Amino acid sequence: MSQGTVTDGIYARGLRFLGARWRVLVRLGGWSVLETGQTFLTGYAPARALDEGFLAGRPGVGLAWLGVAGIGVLVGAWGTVRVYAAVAALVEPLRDVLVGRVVERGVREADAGALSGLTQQVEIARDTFAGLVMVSRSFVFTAVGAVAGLASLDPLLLLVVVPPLVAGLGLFAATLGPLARRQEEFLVADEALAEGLGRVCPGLRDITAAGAEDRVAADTGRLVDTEQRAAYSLARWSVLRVVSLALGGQLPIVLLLACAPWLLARGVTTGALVGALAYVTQSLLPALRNLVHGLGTSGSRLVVVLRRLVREPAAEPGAEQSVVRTGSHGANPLPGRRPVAHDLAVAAGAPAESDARDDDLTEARPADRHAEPGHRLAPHAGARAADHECDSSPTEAATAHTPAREAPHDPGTSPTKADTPHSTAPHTTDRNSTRAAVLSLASVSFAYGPAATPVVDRLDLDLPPGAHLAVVGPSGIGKSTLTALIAGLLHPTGGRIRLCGLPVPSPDAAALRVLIPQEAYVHTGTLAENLGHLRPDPVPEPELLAAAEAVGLTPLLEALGGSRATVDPAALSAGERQLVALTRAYLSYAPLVLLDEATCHLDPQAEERAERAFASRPGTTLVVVAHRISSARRAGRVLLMDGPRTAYGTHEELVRDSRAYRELVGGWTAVVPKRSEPALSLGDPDRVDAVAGPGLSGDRGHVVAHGPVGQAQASRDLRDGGPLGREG
Ligand SMILES: Nc1ncnc2c1ncn2[C@@H]1O[C@H](COP(=O)(O)OP(=O)(O)OP(=O)(O)O)[C@@H](O)[C@H]1O
Repeated sequence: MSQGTVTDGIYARGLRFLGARWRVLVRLGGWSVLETGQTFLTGYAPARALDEGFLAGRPGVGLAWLGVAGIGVLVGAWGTVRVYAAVAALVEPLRDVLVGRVVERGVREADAGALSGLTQQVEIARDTFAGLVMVSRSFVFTAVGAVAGLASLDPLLLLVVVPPLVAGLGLFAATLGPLARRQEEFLVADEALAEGLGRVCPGLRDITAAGAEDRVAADTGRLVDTEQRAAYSLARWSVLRVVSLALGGQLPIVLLLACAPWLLARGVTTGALVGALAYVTQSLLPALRNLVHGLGTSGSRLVVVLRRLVREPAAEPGAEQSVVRTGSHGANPLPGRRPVAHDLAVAAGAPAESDARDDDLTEARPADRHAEPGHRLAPHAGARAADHECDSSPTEAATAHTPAREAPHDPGTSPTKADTPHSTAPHTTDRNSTRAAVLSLASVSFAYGPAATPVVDRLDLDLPPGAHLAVVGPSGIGKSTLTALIAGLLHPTGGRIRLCGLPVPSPDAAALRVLIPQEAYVHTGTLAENLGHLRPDPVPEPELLAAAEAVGLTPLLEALGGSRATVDPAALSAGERQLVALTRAYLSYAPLVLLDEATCHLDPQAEERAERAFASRPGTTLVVVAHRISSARRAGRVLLMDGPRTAYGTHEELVRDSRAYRELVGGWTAVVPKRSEPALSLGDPDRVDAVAGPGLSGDRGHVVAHGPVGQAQASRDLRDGGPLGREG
């Protein structure tokens, strides 16, 4: 059902509603006559007081007419009281009808959130309707009273007052439709922004933890821009409303004054002139002002609210795009909408907590919860198996993974793509792989602006389940950009990315990966809360301890006093924060783990331990932006990003075949005596680290560490210029 059809339906129902209450309307009209009867006296009594009283030398008569005007005010006040009662008799039934519909819908859909939100909308509709009745009724009766008064004083006065009044009303009527549309656009944009902020604010932790700030800021910025455009458009049309008010209410005053000599010359008395001015300034102008402001704003708001209240949920799915402000951020007044936490979790890369509540995951969750540490089911195992291609049952996951050291060539060893000086599109597919790729990039390009040089240019990449990829390259070449693309935080400008067969970016794909950026995020709270942040279910203590042990967090955990100890993020060193973030990612259910220099503050041993933990994590495909040669050597595959010299292969293959890679590892050609020597001649990691070049530096100042606390001390000492030596 289109929006226009719904609106037409509202008008038709509105007329039926009023038709059924014609007696109330007649009563309302009667009391309105009494209320606005004083309008007639507003001008007529002063005119007579002047002409027949004060100017005729009979002040008693003048005072008597003024007394009549005073009585008119009292009678009018009584009429106003009765008018309110009649308006209530009209408005309350509307409220009852709407409440009935809302309760019926709330019960039918068993949605308490929707019920409370819609009940609030009913109150808005009731108040707005009452205001509209008052304003429009008041204008009609005031205008009739004033025109009748002008005619009785002198018909010539009508010639001066009525034409601009009609012109102003005409202009106002012409702007009513467009204004209502703009008003509605503004309301919808305002509510969308409110809902967006309501969704973002409670999830700031998640957003920061997942490094999704830029994307969330961009999305929110779009909402702000939309509201700003709607506000400007509304403001432009509102100017016409002011013009119509000036035309219909203020121009008659000017004309009466300017035409005074002409009117007096044609027999209009001084009193009649004063009476005419009283009609315009005391009655017509205020009534017109109320009409213009009241009908222009409240009318469109009423239509918007009514449309939402009367629509059939299933009949108008498109209406779900229109959000309703409920006053409580996060409430979900519209049936059929996902709870707001869902989008947030997705934006943050968390395993979509609300998916579990919304979808069919409730069946799978107990299995997840009771899984043994080290044998965790991958996310959505079973429950979402049909949704994506990641077959991540524990058995498959275990066999899929091949730790790099034990089996340097992962399943599906790729052919080396050595330096490709004439191609910017290396094919990095594991052609020997017989299994479906977990991660697949097909001709992916990305540039930060329409005229900017692409940071990623037609890149192909297929990773089988359990693969461990190191991404290396000079600083600023695009490694973080690539991980952001894979994480779905950036949209490719060309090509396509799929994760477990799901398109990236997409909410479902976002639930299958976790990205740990360089700056690890730790929030105030217990260590357990920090570690379980990406888990939709409580993490059992044994699993938590096993994860801490695997990643290398145990010393910090013990130093803090266990998982229930409160963490002060500012008191942790950068390396300790990284260990917390890594353990958090380890505990998540994401089958794809992206570490973007997430271990840069760890010493080589701690880094190795953490990376091996992820490499051994069942069902895990690991992508590491490496900043040490040792990290690249551990990975089964290496992607060298270097613009036109981008290459892909094992570490050994790249060392053998890629000049750019050798340059990157720092003066490699000078170190390796013969090309035919096996790659193991690289020797121990420290030796290579010592000669590592930019982008693969193993020498970033974090050189002393025996666990996180020691590393923290070393980092501080280094910052303070302390005399720390290098230890193996
Ligand atoms: N938001 C952005 N807007 C415009 N350009 C950007 C933006 N982010 C990154 N860039 C540019 O894109 C290029 C790639 O940056 P990226 O951070 O991906 O490189 P990197 O290889 O991860 O670098 P590093 O190793 O120093 O972290 C750089 O030239 C950088 O200046």
